[in-house]
Amino acid sequence: MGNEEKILILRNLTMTYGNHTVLNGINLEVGHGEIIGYIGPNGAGKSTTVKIMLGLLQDYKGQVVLFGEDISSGNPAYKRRIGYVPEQAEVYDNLTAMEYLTFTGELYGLDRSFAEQKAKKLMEEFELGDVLHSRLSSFSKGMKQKVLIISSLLHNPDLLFYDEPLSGLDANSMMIIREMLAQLAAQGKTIFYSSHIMDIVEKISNRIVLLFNGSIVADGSFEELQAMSEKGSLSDIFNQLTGFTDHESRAAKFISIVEDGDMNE
Ligand SMILES: Nc1ncnc2c1ncn2[C@@H]1O[C@H](COP(=O)(O)OP(=O)(O)OP(=O)(O)O)[C@@H](O)[C@H]1O
Repeated sequence: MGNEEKILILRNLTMTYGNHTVLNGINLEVGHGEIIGYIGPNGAGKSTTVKIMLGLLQDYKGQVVLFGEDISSGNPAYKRRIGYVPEQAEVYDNLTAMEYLTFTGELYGLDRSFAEQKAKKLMEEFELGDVLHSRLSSFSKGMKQKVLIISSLLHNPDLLFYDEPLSGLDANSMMIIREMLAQLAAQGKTIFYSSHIMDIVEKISNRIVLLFNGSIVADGSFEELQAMSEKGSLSDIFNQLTGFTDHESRAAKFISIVEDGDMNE
């Protein structure tokens, strides 16, 4: 692999679906140990950016360099250094947790018995040791989410792409994952964390990147973002930078339509 000073570089990344330009010249450089909170309104293009970096979408313009190598070179080796938790997970419900984890472990190039041992230990750490051999169809949302998080880490990747990773997790489990991500970053792993839960992004990220109308409109630490807007929570900053100030009138209008022609009146 080439120069790895920067784990991830996007140069003028542009993506168009039909005549809809979703990403309009994204430039980003991310180094070792950074936790990037990648935020933006619904439909801003966050998942599109991640899918491009995972090699799932090819017809983008611009350059994507991961671990010092342009991903368009056709060498898939970089994928083994990536862990991914998708927003909408297609877990194979008919498989047991162990079958699913050894299957994904082998996809990442792990030896089967090594993957099994690691999966068992990690499941036990999540208090899921008793259901290791149960089908995923019997798992709750949070239990499935834990299996996905384990599957993203089995091969000890250097770069993690997490899309709403904490969805469905209880408060205790969230604290464990938050702490785990902080410790992984301290070891030099890079985490690209996309979520709509602003108070968690605020706490977890050491750098926040806000995508709006196809462009990066803010890029810095939480304190730096506070300095460029009126002080407040990340949620307040998000509203300011995306020009959103009318939530009360929008909610009132929504309710007036709901109540419109109410049969009980
Ligand atoms: N396969 C596709 N074909 C056409 N348009 C698409 C396709 N995938 C995504 N889009 C469009 O691209 C835009 C960005 O979608 P994307 O899923 O990247 O947004 P997002 O920021 O991840 O949104 P959310 O916060 O709602 O998850 C949206 O307008 C979406 O409709």
